[in-house]
Amino acid sequence: MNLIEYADSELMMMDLAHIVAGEINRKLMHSERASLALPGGTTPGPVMDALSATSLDWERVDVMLTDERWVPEDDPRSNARLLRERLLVDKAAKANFIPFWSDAGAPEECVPVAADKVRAAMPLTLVLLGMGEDMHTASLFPGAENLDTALSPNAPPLLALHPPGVPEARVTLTARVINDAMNKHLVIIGDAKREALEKARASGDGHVAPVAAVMRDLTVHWAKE
Ligand SMILES: O=C(O)[C@H](O)[C@@H](O)[C@H](O)[C@H](O)COP(=O)(O)O
Repeated sequence: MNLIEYADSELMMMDLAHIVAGEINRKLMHSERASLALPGGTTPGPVMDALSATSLDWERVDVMLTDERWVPEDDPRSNARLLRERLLVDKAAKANFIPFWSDAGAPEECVPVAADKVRAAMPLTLVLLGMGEDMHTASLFPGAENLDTALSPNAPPLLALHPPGVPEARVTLTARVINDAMNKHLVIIGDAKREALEKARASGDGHVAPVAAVMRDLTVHWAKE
């Protein structure tokens, strides 16, 4: 794991967003057919804003989420909504979005169709991850009923989970897909997440600290606040 600290008072969140967007842009531009996975939540918005304005041949870029909340795309909690509002605009509007959510049924019924599209996009060119203070990443949550499957080396590309204490069902890239990516980055903000990251690194056990399962060759971007 490579840790980059943006703790300097001059390097604020926007600088981190532009630096990470620049790194993503550099990795995507050198791939004939590129594929990118971005997280949901509150952290990646500024990175998406910066990335949406970068000049890339976006038509040859497959874009997906690292995980989705199983809610309609007009729901404020939808990660697809976040992506459509913050990334798939401006120059990046031409990207090929691979949605996970579908109104065709339960997540378990819909996952196989999206999983085939993820499989076709592998190995992903770059995965950008977020992390919770409970050391979850994507929707690989501690205590989730089929976390073992999601962490196993022969996991399917995509899996539905019902994590305890999470308001909706989730669909997530599995650890195998994330670790198969050519580039892995994590963006976290604040001291509490920095402590959680160090706790995960010390643990090394993905079943207790799921982010530990994807730490090999991971570049972490940490801003103090
Ligand atoms: O759907 C999600 O919520 C994300 O994909 C999830 O893995 C997120 O990255 C972390 O929960 C951190 O979220 P924040 O950036 O909001 O702290």
